[in-house]
Amino acid sequence: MARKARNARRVLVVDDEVDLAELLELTLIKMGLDVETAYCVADAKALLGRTRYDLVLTDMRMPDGEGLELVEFVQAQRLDIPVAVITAYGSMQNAVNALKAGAFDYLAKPVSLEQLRTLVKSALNLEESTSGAVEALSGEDRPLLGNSPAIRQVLELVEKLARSQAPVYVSGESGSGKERAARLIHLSGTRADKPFVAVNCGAIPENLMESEFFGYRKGAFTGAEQDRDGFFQAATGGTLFLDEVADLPLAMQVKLLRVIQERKVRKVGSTVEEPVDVRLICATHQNLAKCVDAGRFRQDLYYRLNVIELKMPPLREMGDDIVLIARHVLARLATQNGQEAPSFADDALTALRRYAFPGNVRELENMLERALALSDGSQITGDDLQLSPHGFDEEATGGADCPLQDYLDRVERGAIQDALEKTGGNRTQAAKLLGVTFRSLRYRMDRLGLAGKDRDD
Ligand SMILES: Nc1ncnc2c1ncn2[C@@H]1O[C@H](COP(=O)(O)OP(=O)(O)OP(=O)(O)O)[C@@H](O)[C@H]1O
Repeated sequence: MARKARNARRVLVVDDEVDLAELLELTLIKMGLDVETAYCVADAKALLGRTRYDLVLTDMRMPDGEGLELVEFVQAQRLDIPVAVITAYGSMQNAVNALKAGAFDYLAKPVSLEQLRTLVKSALNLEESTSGAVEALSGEDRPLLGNSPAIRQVLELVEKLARSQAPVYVSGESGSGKERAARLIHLSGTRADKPFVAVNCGAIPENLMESEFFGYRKGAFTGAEQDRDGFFQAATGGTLFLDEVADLPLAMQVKLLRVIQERKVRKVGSTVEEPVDVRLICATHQNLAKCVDAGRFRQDLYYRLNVIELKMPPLREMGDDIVLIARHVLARLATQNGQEAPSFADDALTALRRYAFPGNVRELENMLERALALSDGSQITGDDLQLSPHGFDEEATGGADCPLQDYLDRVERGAIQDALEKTGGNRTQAAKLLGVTFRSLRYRMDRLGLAGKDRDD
């Protein structure tokens, strides 16, 4: 076909407004791309069924339906083509809906040709940069360790998120790997070779916030001796990670909302706005929806930032990953100290599995650093871990955050893991040890997310 001969990438433009369709076509052709145009949803679907495209660019409102239908069609048919939608000015609702449905990105009317070119380049870059990227970042290099169903689910969503430009809200307890997840989305996507800028919103004094975020012009205030870029400029082309976003003061929330809507920032002391091309990922260990209810976080901003939520599981729900991560961290710490990694004594492994880890992986890391210092160098014992009794008792049994079922699950999980450890992973023998039938053990393992450990039964 013509596309193969010329080796050009092929874009499908879907728009019933002939003038806009032409403008898009011309811009794309100038970029060296092959372009086909459909003027309604039905024609677009027919073309998608016949030809392989590298990108679909669709208007939202068409005579016979919505551009959103095409986003859904491409998803349902698993066509694996990025779809970008063009929304009416001020219609953020449509943009958010499209992103939630799996659109790659959106452009607001009037379409800025500069933004169009950035979007197209980024979408066409997608194939090379993301296929299997999360898997490729394996072993030591993968920022999120673990094989449990909980972490597998996270990795699957990360892979999907890496293929879109949608804002992501990463939720989860303190120390559960929210920043690591944000980095992984960045590293697996089209922006990987551009900066990842992480900002702790709670650590910036309120009076400096605007200039830190947006930069300033020389003379904007006393001490502003030269122009300076802010976080948004520093993250150009890349990702801006706003950690502890719930700590942003309300006045700053309004400014951030404007930047998201307009995709432009203005430096303090400047009269001109500059376009920004930054993907936003934010996180907080607080419950952001509750902050909205309490009037501390603007609902409209929450809605823009929380287009897609990635929930990080607490370590206590990651089953055998606790031991896997512990071994990995211990090996790293030992290498840093220039020593051989000690092993874990049985009582240490049992304790690690039963502990609730309110501080998640960060707590595990701190605990192991201390244990390494206390240990005899060859083995880490349960005593070396110095686990707080609160991690087993009060937190495990009491309080609305940890209901009885969680506690019972943890005890059950610990007992099963111990039995499997003792029997070298043999489920038939482990069931005998536990005094339950094989079927009952299998059911319990499935329920607790411990499946996939069968070795020899
Ligand atoms: N799945 C994981 N595999 C390996 N290391 C992890 C994992 N999850 C978290 N960590 C480690 O735990 C520590 C805390 O991770 P991170 O800073 O991403 O957590 P966070 O949820 O952003 O914390 P906070 O809420 O305090 O900002 C880091 O040192 C990170 O290396």
